[in-house]
Amino acid sequence: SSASSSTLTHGEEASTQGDADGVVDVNPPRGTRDFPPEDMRLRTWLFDQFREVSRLMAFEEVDFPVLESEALFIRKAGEEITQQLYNFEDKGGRRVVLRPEITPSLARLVIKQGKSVSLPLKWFTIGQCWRYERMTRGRRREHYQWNMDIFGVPKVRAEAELLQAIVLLFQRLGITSSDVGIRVSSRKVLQAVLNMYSIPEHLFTEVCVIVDKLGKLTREEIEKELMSTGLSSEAVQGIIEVLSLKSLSKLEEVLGSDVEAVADLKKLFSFAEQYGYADWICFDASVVRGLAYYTGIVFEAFDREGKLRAICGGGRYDRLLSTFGSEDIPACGFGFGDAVIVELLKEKALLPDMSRQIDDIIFPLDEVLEGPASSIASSLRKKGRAVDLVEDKRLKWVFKHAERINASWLILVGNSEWERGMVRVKILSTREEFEVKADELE
Ligand SMILES: Nc1ccc(Br)nc1
Repeated sequence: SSASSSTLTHGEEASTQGDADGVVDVNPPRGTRDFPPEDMRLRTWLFDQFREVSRLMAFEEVDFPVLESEALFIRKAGEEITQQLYNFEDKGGRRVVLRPEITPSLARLVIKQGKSVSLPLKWFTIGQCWRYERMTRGRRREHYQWNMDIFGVPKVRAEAELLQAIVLLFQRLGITSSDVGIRVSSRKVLQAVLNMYSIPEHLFTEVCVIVDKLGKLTREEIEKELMSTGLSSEAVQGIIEVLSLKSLSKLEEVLGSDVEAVADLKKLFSFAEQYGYADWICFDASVVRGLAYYTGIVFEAFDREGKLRAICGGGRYDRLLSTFGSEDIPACGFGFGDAVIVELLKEKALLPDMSRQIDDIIFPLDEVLEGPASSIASSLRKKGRAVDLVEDKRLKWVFKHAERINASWLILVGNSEWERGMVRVKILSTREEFEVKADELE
């Protein structure tokens, strides 16, 4: 645990300024992770899947600073995300944050690009996001999120595209609709209910943030929080009753067919049939998501065994830009974290083989052959082969190393062979061994 400082490996003295007893804490800051090679190979594999799905969906990659102005995240709806800002004042007296999410940065760039971007635009990014949470809960303070966002498409086509991206990703990882489902609803359901009880518009966002805790808080706690906003007991019961609906036809009975929420959802579920991912999604009125700025369809993916937190989530946010003082542009998107998905892959024994893979190991058998070994390594690398040049090791170690990194060839440069311009090549998979002219290796 990072609470206790660990001694350096191999008993070496701490090389940097250590604490009182001279030992530096070699753990990363609380709530953060290192990615040693094997973990980094898994992360790179996952991010490559994110990138490949983004390519298939014809999205363009964008990127932003992890550091953003605090002003981008000051919202009054009491969301957890804005109450855990990793915020500070920089040396210039500016209020800044390590971003807790990516959507506001996307919105900022769209505003900055102004008329120079043609709509619709479809952008994706994979970026680290932060939260400062009291470590009492021992949760992580950083994770990486894949974000896919579409600006300029007011109809549910955008949500249908985003849902296909999510399903494609799961399918690429070997996850099926028996493992994972995607709950879909719309904030317009809640909007319709608040209208039924003539609840003032300004309470909408606050009520959304409260009912997002359905499933995390008890019904009584939710009722108490809703009452504290001034809602009548009748309105509270009405909200909870409608948000417990899991059938679109029941919702239509309660709200009527002419309500926008019903029309949007019926259209989306019809699209789902055409895309071929209908068995992945289900209507669940309790889905509101915890971000204040959602205005329409919202969705979240969950593991059907119910062991994990939401795998990803997103929704429509048609009025975010005007909160930054700009003209609104209809938008929707999702965030997909790098942690829960890996827990799910472990649960389903779907983690890919992450062992190293190198093409060749080159080993000069004598110090005087280090030069020739260099030119062989160089010419193979120029031909695109991954080459590990090894020296100052016993041959026994070299064979073990070749196995460890799954090398295809072991190329031994020895004096007697080199005098004839030859090297010895051992094919590690078949144990066959050949003498090969050094300049014919490839
Ligand atoms: N928003 C956010 C940031 C960092 C982590 Br870990 N989880 C959620």
